[in-house]
Amino acid sequence: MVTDFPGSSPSVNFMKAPPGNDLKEYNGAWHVRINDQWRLSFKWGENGPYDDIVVHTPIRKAFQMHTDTPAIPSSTGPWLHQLTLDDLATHGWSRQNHFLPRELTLALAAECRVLAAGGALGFAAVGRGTGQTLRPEIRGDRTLWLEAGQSDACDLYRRIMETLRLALNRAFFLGLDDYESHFALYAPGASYSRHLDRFRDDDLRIVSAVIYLNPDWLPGQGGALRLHPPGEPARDVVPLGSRLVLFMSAEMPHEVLPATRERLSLAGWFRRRAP
Ligand SMILES: O=C(O)CCC(=O)C(=O)O
Ligand SMILES: [Fe+2]
Repeated sequence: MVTDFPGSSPSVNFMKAPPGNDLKEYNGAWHVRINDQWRLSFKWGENGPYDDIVVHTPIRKAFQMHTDTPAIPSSTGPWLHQLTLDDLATHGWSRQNHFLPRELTLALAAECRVLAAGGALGFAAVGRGTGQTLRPEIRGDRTLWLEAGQSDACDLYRRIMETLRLALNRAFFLGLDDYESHFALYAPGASYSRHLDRFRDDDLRIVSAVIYLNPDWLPGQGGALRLHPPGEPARDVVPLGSRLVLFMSAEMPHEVLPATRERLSLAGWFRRRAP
């Protein structure tokens, strides 16, 4: 596993491996080799890469994880606690801290930031089909759907979510058939108004899963996920890095409150098979 992430700030060190990345620091910026033709140049601060980021595609190589064979999580390991499943069954939602290893959270956050800086994330629309519109006052995040093979970090995340899918099916016979997910970046002040994750014309989404990629979030910085469990008081969940929140997509109204700083997450949905 990666061990070179001292302290609470993300470190650029994970990009040292594999050696082909050829990570170098000069002229006040970091540089990695992407292939024979292109390099990626960026600055690195407390929260990861920033500023003057020149992204030449493909950027996949920059995000290869620091392991030859990323750990394959065991569904009986620390990845999912029985308590998390019990809470989901009893309350319709659950929260688990440290769901992702810290180094994976940092790698995913760095990837999300670089992709955003390169313009790969787009404003998310509200509505369905031809009725889709951009309404930043309702939904202000920028997103990018994940694809298989995008990076080692994303692939490991997808494998972890696959173990979660199997665990949910084993526990609740939900018939969950696949998982779709996207990076989401909320700029300071951006929010997502109260909504359900299930659409009137598409009831395939069964369980929503959000994982936060903000290693050092403080409650005073806002950005909570506010859940509105029916018949109960609202519950705020701070978007702290590596934390998993699960809830039943059709039954849990929720909203994202504005934050004073950038807020990163991976939002996803376990879906049943289309009839
Ligand atoms: O980021 C969150 O906390 C929730 C995001 C959300 O509700 C969504 O993308 O549908
Ligand atoms: Fe949602």
